[in-house]
Amino acid sequence: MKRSIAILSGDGIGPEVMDQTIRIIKKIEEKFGHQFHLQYGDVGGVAYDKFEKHLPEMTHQICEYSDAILFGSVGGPLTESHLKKWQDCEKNSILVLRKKFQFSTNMRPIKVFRELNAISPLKESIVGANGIDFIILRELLGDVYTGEHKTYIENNLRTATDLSLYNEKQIKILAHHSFKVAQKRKSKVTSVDKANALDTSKLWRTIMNEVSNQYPDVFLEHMLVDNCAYQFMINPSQFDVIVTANLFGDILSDAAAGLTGSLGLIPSASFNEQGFALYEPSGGSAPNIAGKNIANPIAQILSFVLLLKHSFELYEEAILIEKAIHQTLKNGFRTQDICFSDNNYVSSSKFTDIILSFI
Ligand SMILES: NC(=O)c1ccc[n+]([C@@H]2O[C@H](COP(=O)([O-])OP(=O)(O)OC[C@H]3O[C@@H](n4cnc5c(N)ncnc54)[C@H](O)[C@@H]3O)[C@@H](O)[C@H]2O)c1
Ligand SMILES: CC(C)[C@H](C(=O)O)[C@@H](O)C(=O)O
Ligand SMILES: [Mg+2]
Repeated sequence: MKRSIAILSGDGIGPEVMDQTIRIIKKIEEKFGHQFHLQYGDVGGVAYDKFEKHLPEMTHQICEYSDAILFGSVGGPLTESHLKKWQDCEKNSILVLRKKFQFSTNMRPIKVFRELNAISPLKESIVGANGIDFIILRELLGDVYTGEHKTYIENNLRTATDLSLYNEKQIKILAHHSFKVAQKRKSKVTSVDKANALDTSKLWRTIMNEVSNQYPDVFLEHMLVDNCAYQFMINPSQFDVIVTANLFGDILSDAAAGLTGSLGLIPSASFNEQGFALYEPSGGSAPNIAGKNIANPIAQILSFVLLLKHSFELYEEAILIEKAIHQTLKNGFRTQDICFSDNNYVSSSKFTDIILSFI
């Protein structure tokens, strides 16, 4: 069976880490006799500079005819002359893709690699014997991201509003997802909100409580978002599954990635209700390190691992890649972001060479 994957590398470090991931994909094809049909589409700054569009129709079609999407990252138009037009958020291709394919649930696994315990900014005594291993489930179609955005003049003052909106259906999808994921883990869900101030959060809490009645085997707790950020620093191993709204999830997932030592380690998966999914690193296009062959390819490679597991159910292949990454780290190889010494790291491509040697 030929499985097709839409490959949207984007811009910044996107194409660099995607190139390394494609080497891994080819190796898996060779080793297991699979054929993956890779269909390449321009997106983000690269597409904008060619077509003045962040998501050209052709790229959209490639996604529609694929079994899964592997996304790199997008940072915006590459050329200075186009930067002004970048102000319009609606044109951000990842937001458009999420809306078009109704990707409602985003999953970001936060795990400190045992080989990289020392690079966590937290002391060993805080990380604790249990380590850090939790999942953030972030709602992806509501909140201030998709409510009405407006910039206008009022009382002679430049003014802007972003409407935050949730309905019960959107929250129920996340609620069910979180309890089901928790059932396969440690059966604990922490629902994070700001119910002491926001109506959307009050509704979120009510729906979480209602849905929890269907999952008596899972423990549900509620936590305010400011406290959650604090708990990340003082007791991160208490978490199993965190479920939260769009904006809180965006911010908390970068903060949680920091616990592991680098955003370059954290993959993500976004699902719609039909099970179609987009896989991408949790971080962005990292313009500060782009073009230097130093970006950590792990987040992109692990995004492919999530694709193998969740879209293709190819577990043996996925586990082999995970083991190869562990082996590479165990042997002391590091990219710059996870390296203590300034000159003791290998390039992105060299790091992938080593991973490939263990597959
Ligand atoms: N899904 C996406 O495509 C996506 C996600 C987040 C941000 N962005 C965009 O990316 C651009 C840059 O945003 P930013 O700088 O705030 O966030 P960023 O995530 O791009 O970078 C934050 C920090 O993490 C580091 N980092 C990220 N990925 C890394 C990797 N693989 N290896 C090593 N270090 C890595 C960067 O060097 C930087 O120091 C913005 O235009 C933003 O909108 C896109
Ligand atoms: C690029 C940006 C719009 C996006 C978001 O806020 O969702 C990113 O930060 C992410 O975490 O996927
Ligand atoms: Mg983000």
